[in-house]
Amino acid sequence: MSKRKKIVVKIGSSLLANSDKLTLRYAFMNGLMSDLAQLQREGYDIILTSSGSVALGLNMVGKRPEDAGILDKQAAAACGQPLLMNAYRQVASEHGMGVAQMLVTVGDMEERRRFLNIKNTMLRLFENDILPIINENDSVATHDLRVGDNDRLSAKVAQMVQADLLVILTSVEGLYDRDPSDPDAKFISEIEDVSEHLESTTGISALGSGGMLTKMQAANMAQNAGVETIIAEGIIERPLSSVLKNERRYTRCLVTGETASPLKVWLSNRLQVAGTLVIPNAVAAAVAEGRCGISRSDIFSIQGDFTKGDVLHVYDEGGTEIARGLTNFSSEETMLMARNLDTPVENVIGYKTRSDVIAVENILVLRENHLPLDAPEHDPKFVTPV
Ligand SMILES: Nc1ncnc2c1ncn2[C@@H]1O[C@H](COP(=O)(O)OP(=O)(O)O)[C@@H](O)[C@H]1O
Ligand SMILES: N[C@@H](CCC(=O)OP(=O)(O)O)C(=O)O
Repeated sequence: MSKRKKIVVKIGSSLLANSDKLTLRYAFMNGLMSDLAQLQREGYDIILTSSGSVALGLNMVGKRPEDAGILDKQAAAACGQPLLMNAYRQVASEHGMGVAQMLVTVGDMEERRRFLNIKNTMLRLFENDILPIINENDSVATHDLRVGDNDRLSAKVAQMVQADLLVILTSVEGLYDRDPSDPDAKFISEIEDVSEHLESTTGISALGSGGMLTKMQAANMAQNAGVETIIAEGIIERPLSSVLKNERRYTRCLVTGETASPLKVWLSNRLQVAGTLVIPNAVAAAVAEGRCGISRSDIFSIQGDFTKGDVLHVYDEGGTEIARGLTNFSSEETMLMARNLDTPVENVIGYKTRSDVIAVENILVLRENHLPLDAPEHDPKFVTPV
């Protein structure tokens, strides 16, 4: 793999579109492309995760940001994405740089083969000094299958290419201890544990979708992948190199702890839940220490329709997510096996196989600094098996 430094840069909607007219902020795009082209010449491989398709497409569907519903936004994204890419292509070519578009959904990032394919495409683009510009494919992604914000999407991209740095450029200088519209808000220049800052991150700009909350979640995902995150203001002159050269203030989210293997990082940063298992606290403690996998007799309840090879989220009885792992069985098979503990597995499911539902080597124990998903809701289809 190339020794060039890899940087993933995320650009928020408010940097690319005027909030009143919903038209392109050409000066920002020009400053950005000039800076990236120079950094590319200096030896950086850069990936851009760019928002802006919805904001730039709203005029075409006759809507304002505050009254657009999800279908309006999906239609606006379909209109705005070609406008956005056309602008990037023209401006980048003025600075001698080629660009490529990659539109992805959460399913693309979380299905292992598609994930690896996206990564290989990006690495091939780097070989030709082409700037990959990524956005979520908003007009095809359904509510359940959306990342929903480009902050977390950019963290997934950073994890995918094992980036050296993730830089999130936005409308404020970085994280404050409360909404920066409060005159007493204090700037925070360095963070280790993002969970300490979740309470202070409500409020979004007129065009933004996730606010600081999804930036904190993204920083946490990047931390788990061993990637440092910088949150900085998207200024017009040298928006990225001024950060890399430490010329202005920003918020730095440090990497703490050891980085897991790429497969385990991929497991830890999933947003899509195929299914969940709830296990007794005693077993959960053993799983958390890496002492065992999960067998059919360990299951309190099963939720979701999953198939062999899907990633399951494992909760203890108190609703704390303790681990994730690849299941050896479908939800129907797991249910049958758990309901018929006295019958050999092969007689229950009709073929001979190992009986671990999740093998110990396919389990990722979630570290304390991981931001968990919410506890699963009760699913009437799959209840306690015994
Ligand atoms: N604690 C905080 N620190 C910094 N910004 C905050 C905080 N809480 C809320 N915000 C708001 O988050 C906004 C940035 O998020 P967002 O609007 O989603 O931007 P983007 O479009 O760049 O993703 C800022 O406009 C800011 O007002
Ligand atoms: N995919 C959407 C962007 C969603 C999003 O994360 O927006 P933002 O919070 O402005 O970065 C778009 O292109 O408009």
